[in-house]
Amino acid sequence: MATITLSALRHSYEPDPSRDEDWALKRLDVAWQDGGAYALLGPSGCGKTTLLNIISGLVRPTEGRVLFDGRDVTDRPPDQRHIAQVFQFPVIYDTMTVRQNLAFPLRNRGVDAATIRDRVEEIAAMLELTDRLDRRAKGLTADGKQKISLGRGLVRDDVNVIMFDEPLTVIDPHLKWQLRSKLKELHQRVGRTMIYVTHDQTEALTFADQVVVMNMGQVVQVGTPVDLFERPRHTFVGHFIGSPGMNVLPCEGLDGRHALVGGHAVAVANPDPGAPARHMEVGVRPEFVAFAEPGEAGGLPVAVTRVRDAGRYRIADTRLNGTVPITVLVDEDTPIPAEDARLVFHPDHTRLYADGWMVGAQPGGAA
Ligand SMILES: Nc1ncnc2c1ncn2[C@@H]1O[C@H](COP(=O)(O)OP(=O)(O)OP(=O)(O)O)[C@@H](O)[C@H]1O
Repeated sequence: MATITLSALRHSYEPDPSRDEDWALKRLDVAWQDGGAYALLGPSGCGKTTLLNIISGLVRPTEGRVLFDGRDVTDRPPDQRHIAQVFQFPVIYDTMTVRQNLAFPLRNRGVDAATIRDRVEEIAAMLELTDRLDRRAKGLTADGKQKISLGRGLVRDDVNVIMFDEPLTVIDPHLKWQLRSKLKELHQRVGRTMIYVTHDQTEALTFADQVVVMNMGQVVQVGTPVDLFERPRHTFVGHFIGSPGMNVLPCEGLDGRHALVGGHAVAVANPDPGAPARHMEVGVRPEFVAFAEPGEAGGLPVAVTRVRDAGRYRIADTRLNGTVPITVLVDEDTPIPAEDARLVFHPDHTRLYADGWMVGAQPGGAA
């Protein structure tokens, strides 16, 4: 196990990067603690694989250093970094039994037969593979094969980090949640440093204690699932995490502690505009928007355009001034006004964003 530090990292696939967009990975500084569960989350092309390959040693960063427990491994090849990887497609030996597959990494390292037997049986029990140990791996379903890939990382005791690259891609949807919970449980049992790469927020938020959200080569926030939900540092995080995502509303200016949205004053938790910004917005999650009670003063007048049933709650789509969409989450028992609807925002969860960044937050920093 190891603490992984990425220091002043930047990477470009261009021979002579000069423009901002030449960098597949923009400047990154993070320290991942020994034994932590981390996720790299972001849309396709945001740089997740590039970052994973830099950690595993397949790609050498254009700038910066990779440190394992303070030791500089930037110039070390993958086989000297002691990393176990679980890819989208299970990497196993089909003709071997499950037992032989799990034993393989230990046999390669010259571990004695009794230790191999004990270790393989221990890991098989954790993965619920004991009853299949002497079957050929070929006959297993995709989730069984993926467990073998994972088990081959877990049997080794020289592994610094286990990295998962979209590991549930080929798993049947109804088995995904089972394997997802299994991974979380395994992390808690073995306490290894694990990094999980995905574009799926549910997978990232279920697995990780800390999620690194990336967009266009940049880390936009590092935080716990609660941080990302309650204090999105960038409008991208607000959009990308949550279902439906955060409302991002154009802001015309400030009036004391209030932001002006569609000509109406809205209380925000962070009214200081800081440095002058080209583009101001107000962000509020649908969970923190409500319809004003009939006698309640104020609120933004809206028209309700659609109501969708989402099980335990409903999602109401509304429009302010006929143009600005605002989504509201409404409990099953709360009435939705048919006319004269007005919206009130929870002031502690309504924030000002300047050029995409939450006012008062440093770009990319930990929450
Ligand atoms: N070998 C390469 N040569 C040139 N450009 C590359 C190479 N690999 C990736 N890129 C570019 O770097 C950027 C980041 O790609 P990367 O594969 O790291 O993203 P990703 O988030 O893993 O995407 P996906 O989820 O689709 O795999 C993209 O613009 C991509 O086109």
